Amino acid sequence: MTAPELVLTSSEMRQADRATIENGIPGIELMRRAGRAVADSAEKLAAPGDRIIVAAGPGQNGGDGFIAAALLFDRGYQVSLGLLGTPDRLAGDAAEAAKGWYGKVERVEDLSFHGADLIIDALFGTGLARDLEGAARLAVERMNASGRPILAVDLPSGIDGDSGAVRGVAVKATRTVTFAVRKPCHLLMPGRAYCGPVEVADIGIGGDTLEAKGGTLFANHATLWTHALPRPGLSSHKYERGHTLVASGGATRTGAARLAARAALRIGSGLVTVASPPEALGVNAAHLTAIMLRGCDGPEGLNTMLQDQRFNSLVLGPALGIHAGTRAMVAVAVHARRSLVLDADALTSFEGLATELHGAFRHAPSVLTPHDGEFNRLFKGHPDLVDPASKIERVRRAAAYTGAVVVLKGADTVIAAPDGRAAINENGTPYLATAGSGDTLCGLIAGLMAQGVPAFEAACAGVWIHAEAGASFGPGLIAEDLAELVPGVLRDLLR
Ligand SMILES: NC(=O)C1=CN([C@@H]2O[C@H](COP(=O)(O)OP(=O)(O)OC[C@H]3O[C@@H](n4cnc5c(N)ncnc54)[C@H](OP(=O)(O)O)[C@@H]3O)[C@@H](O)[C@H]2O)[C@H](O)CC1
Ligand SMILES: [K+]
Repeated sequence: MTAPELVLTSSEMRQADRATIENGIPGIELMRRAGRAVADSAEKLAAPGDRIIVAAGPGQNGGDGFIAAALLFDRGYQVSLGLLGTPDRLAGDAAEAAKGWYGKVERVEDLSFHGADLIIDALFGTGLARDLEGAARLAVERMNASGRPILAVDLPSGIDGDSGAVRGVAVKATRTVTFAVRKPCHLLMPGRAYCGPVEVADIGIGGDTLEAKGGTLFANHATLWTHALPRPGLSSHKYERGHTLVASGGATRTGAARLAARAALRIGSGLVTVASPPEALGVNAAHLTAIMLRGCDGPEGLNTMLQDQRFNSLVLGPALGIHAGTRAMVAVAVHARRSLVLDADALTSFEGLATELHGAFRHAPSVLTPHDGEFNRLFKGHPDLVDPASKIERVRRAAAYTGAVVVLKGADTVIAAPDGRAAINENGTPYLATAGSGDTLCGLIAGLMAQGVPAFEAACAGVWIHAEAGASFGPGLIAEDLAELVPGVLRDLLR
């Protein structure tokens, strides 16, 4: 089976570099391999004899640029190189690499990018430390304005390696070649949109080293959770496949719960019941067939229902209303220690009251699925959770704080567990931004947990399957379609 794809932060990558060097591969050799990978990648974007301009920065990213420039010259390209800063500022491996470039070292300010068939952006990589200003900013602006293809070395200069944020201005790359593994900025927005296709070059940093220095952050692909997906055997009984309970809103707010319920059924929950306020029983009854229906009056009604241990997974939140009654239902669910997915109104009902959720979910598998607005409302007044620039850091901290797996939804949904594991999703589609889409996601996650899938794997699988279903439909997608597309996605996964 293919291993999950590790993603390493800048500091983890530095540690992996250092460990590799200590194990006997000199730093300059790593840089030569990196530079060769850049030259190989450049050849895919350039025709023989083309004019290639390398913009090199003052650190090791620039060093990679020097190596690539020398190799491409040897391979018959017309190569010019411009340096940001003066050659005497180059140090260590970058200074060594510069010695291998026998051409002129121009000032980056003096380069004219318009004449290039290809620009190689080797200004900054993982060492970017602050916003771009002055000559650095101007160089990036001129590269972008040239309209010429740009190959970014490691990452587009101006993008923060860990958060994917634009530090003032950033190179809009045609393609990016990175080393050993992808970094968070290759998956997180807006960084991802600046990279173009990302090529990962093997420069000889071992899998064990990467695992030892990273090991907790992943790209969210099937390799991360396919082992945990339920595969019913011939003798499986519906009662062994779990029973998901979805709480419905009042008479005019029932659709969200039914969307979640249908998704739970489609993902394989053996039984699904909608718990409906008495006044909404009629409207729910008119729309349900395979899904069961029970009257349930507020927190006390929920408490009574949960005396039945067969309800092993719950969805609370979609269209439930923002008020104390919803908070009380959450308290009942937490007390009952069932698998739990909280979304929408169940999260917003705790606006300004996040301290009530401190550690609340550590006793049972629980998943919170806020979008940015809900996340910020929920954790208002907790700058340690809301302020970090990196989305991964915010979600990890929220998971540690609450004891739940947290899914922060968006174009780059991040899923994090209280134990620090995190995954970045990248198969999303803008068509998923449609009414009821989030309700469907809750149902998928709860339906997986009903079948015994652990919370982190259920959340990661739910997010990926939801996105894959949406992408397979494309334009015109509405939430009702999503659950119906799940069987096709599952069929491919379980093949
Ligand atoms: N990952 C690997 O296995 C390998 C990676 N390599 C390459 O090395 C870079 C990282 O190199 P590093 O030297 O740590 O960092 P950078 O080259 O990205 O940048 C550091 C220099 O840039 C200056 N700096 C930082 N921010 C700014 C800014 N906003 N404006 C101007 N100058 C800036 C910084 O100067 P200071 O003043 O902050 O000290 C540094 O001079 C990695 O990305 C790979 O490309 C190796 O080749 C080996 C293998
Ligand atoms: K770069």
